[in-house]
Amino acid sequence: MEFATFADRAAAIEAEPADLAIIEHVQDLLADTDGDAESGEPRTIEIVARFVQGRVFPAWDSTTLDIGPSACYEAISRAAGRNVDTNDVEDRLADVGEIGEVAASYEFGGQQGLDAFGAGNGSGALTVREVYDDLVALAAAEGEGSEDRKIDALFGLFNRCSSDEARYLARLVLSEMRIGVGEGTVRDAIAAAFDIPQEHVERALQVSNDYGEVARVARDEGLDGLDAMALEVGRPVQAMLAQTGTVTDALEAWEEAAVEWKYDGARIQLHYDPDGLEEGDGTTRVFSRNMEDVTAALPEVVEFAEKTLAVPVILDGEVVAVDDAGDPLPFQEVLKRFRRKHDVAKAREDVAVRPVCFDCLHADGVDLLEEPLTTRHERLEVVLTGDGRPEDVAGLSLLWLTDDPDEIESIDAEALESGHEGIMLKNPESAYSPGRRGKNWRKRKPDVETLDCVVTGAEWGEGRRATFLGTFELSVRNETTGELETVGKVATGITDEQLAELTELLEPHIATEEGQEVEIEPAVVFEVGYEEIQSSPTYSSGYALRFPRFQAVRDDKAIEGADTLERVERLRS
Ligand SMILES: Nc1ncnc2c1ncn2[C@@H]1O[C@H](COP(=O)(O)OP(=O)(O)OP(=O)(O)O)[C@@H](O)[C@H]1O
Repeated sequence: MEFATFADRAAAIEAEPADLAIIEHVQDLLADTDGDAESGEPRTIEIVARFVQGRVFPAWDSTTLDIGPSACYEAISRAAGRNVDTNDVEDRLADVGEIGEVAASYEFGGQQGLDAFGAGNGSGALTVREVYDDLVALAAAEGEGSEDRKIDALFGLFNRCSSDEARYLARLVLSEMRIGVGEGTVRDAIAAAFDIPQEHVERALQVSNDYGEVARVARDEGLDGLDAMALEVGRPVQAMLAQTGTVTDALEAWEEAAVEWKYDGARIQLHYDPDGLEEGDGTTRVFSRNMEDVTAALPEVVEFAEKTLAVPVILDGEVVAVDDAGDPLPFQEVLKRFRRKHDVAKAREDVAVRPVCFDCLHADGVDLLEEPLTTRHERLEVVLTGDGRPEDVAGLSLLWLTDDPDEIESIDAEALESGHEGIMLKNPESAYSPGRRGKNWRKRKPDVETLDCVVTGAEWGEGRRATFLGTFELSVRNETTGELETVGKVATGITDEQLAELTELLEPHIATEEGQEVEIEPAVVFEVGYEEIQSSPTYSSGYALRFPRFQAVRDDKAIEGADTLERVERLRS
């Protein structure tokens, strides 16, 4: 296919406001590569399916052209002739605001001095394949003088472009295609062009992460070919994402919830094959949530994989920074390690990381995306532990199945106490949906409101906390009666250090003691967050705070400044 044809089609798509008509245009574009006489890899349809989305490489491939705007402006100015310099390109860009328009405003062609490396050597009409091949070569240029060679190659391409071709070449190079074609458009166009039910195209896209390959397989091998596409160990899959949600909603939606700790680190996808991966050397690749290859930055994850795993797998998880005792450090610490390219060994001495895996997408030749979460988690346990007990295994995120809000509350409290971010709630029956932010994974909604409550009671702790007060009873003011009414108890969100301080603060106000329980004279106000307010016969206010968390002591507030029952009622509605 000539690049001019592609540019014409792109212009028609850009001029089209209606989504359905855009899909039809893309459908025709893909169908018109049918019977393409050109040979070579990748096939033209693959290149076209990517170019139309403004991509040169498939989504799973972290290769980039590594061409900045100024290099592109220089290539354009050189191809535009002796009287044009980059200032002129930048001035026009400031006027029109879009590089495609600027590139299309010049006359190209006939410039001399083309380098041996670049499209300048071609003759006749520029083809889609030539553009692709040159961009691939350009992406591979590295080392001394590579920037100049990239500019030369790009100059060679622009020099062969008509105005319309230049418009889309410039946008392609700077990843600014913006003709209204999104991933859904290409998915629907593939389905329509080759008469394949959309969900089969969708599945093939999920496993391959490659619109080009899916378009080619749909055209050349049809439905059976698409259905046979599978995950490839070494090629990243898009990560499944979470929505915010409450425990109450989760338990209403599902019979039981799968509860996991929410680790405060960076998402990783771990690919491992003991016999070596096809792409590149070695057994292990680690990808970020954006499918960047971060293997070199995280040697601990590679060591973990090589020590623990025995069969080919794709695992989903989080990498967490840890201190010498293995306890989690804040998220900022992991960032010091995550994309680091230099001095990794030194950085590792400063901040250690460890992986925690919570999902298994593929194990030993079997794709698990469509299996329920509980099955995937069982496979995860087996690949990580062999026959060991899950509790003993480093790198495995535990999963609790429960329909009991109190149990969830104690898992949440334990997660926070262990230094993690909180909990994730997942639908135990749900499949793994790459790239989706659906309701099947929910992160507990952050507290939106806080209440200032009077502390009216407490319990002495147990074990190493026996000398501290914990589990504080909270009350609000009933303005009509002048009484304090209980609304809940808070034991979560308090560090050991704070427990000591709170004990010191409250001990002088202890009115009565019975066993571990103490009654406290109203004197201290706590600010607490909560997930929601429910009606409850347990407390005298008639309401209970669900998942209360300690935020702070409001030592600036007297009892009269604490919140009222009326406010609780208002917040509930
Ligand atoms: N057990 C777990 N299951 C799933 N994700 C977890 C788990 N523990 C930690 N995470 C992390 O939590 C993230 C989802 O939470 P959150 O939505 O807050 O992430 P984010 O990247 O900050 O924001 P967003 O996904 O909304 O852009 C996951 O992408 C993952 O990195």
